Amino acid sequence: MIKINNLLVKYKNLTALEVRELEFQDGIAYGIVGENGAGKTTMFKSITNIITNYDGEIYIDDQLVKKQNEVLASVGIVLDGMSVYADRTGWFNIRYFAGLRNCYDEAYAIELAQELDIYGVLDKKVKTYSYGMQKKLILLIAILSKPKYLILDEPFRGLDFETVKWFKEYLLKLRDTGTTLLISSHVRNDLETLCQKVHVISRGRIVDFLDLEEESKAMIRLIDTTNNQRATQIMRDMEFVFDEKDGKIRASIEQGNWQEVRNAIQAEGIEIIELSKTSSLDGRMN
Ligand SMILES: Nc1ncnc2c1ncn2[C@@H]1O[C@H](COP(=O)(O)OP(=O)(O)OP(=O)(O)O)[C@@H](O)[C@H]1O
Repeated sequence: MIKINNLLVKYKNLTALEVRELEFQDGIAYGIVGENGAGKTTMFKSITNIITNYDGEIYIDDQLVKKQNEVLASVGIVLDGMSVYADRTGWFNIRYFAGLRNCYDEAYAIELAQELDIYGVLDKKVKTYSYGMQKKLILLIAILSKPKYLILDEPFRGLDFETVKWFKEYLLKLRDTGTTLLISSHVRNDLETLCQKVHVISRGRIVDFLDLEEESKAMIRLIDTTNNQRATQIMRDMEFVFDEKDGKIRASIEQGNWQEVRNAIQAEGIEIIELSKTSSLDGRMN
């Protein structure tokens, strides 16, 4: 578990982050959202000792990060704009950073490089890589150690569609096998796909907490069909609660039950012309 107590991070006179109490439980994927400059990166840097001149305490697995920094061997981090040795090859960087963590596994590095489609360039100097290729290399280095905690600051920015897809699936696998994920993103879909819980930061303070997992169990849907009168009758017969808004049906139907409702509606030749979910992330993304 990662635990933050009375954290205060300042850059000269600017209070960048002030968090009284915050915990990240093991095996959960957390989203961190907030406007530009809210303090997300500052929080990630503090957790990983990139910033150390702060007040307060940060514990990882009950170890005080500032004092027992060896606990950071269990943390992988990818910050947007992070760099590696540009004058050296991809392979040099992989071996160097994995060596620092004592986790070099060549077969796994090759497997990941092939999945990320950068295997062919690993013998070239990093300065010849595109932005996306450099980011993939940094990702590879972060996940090579199979960290217990993986911290990702805007991980998908600058990656192509196929890589984002692969990476999201990979993260879901990690999540399901117990890795704790902390992901900052400005893209709502990224958070909804990956995260179970979301902390909202604004001007350096945690201002909200959303439990997306709980919410998806009681997802509010806006539905419009070619025959709303009959569709609502079907839903009433199935004992679902609904009301009507702007001529559309608004119902709370769990993901697991939605297929059944859809089938019953479509079985009568009624078409669903609009279906949208409303989420508490609405209006909170920047
Ligand atoms: N090295 C620095 N020196 C001075 N001020 C800084 C420094 N790094 C960040 N800040 C300031 O601290 C505040 C928090 O910045 P931070 O990078 O943590 O925000 P963020 O939420 O990650 O933003 P973004 O979404 O733009 O990445 C901002 O006001 C920023 O200008």
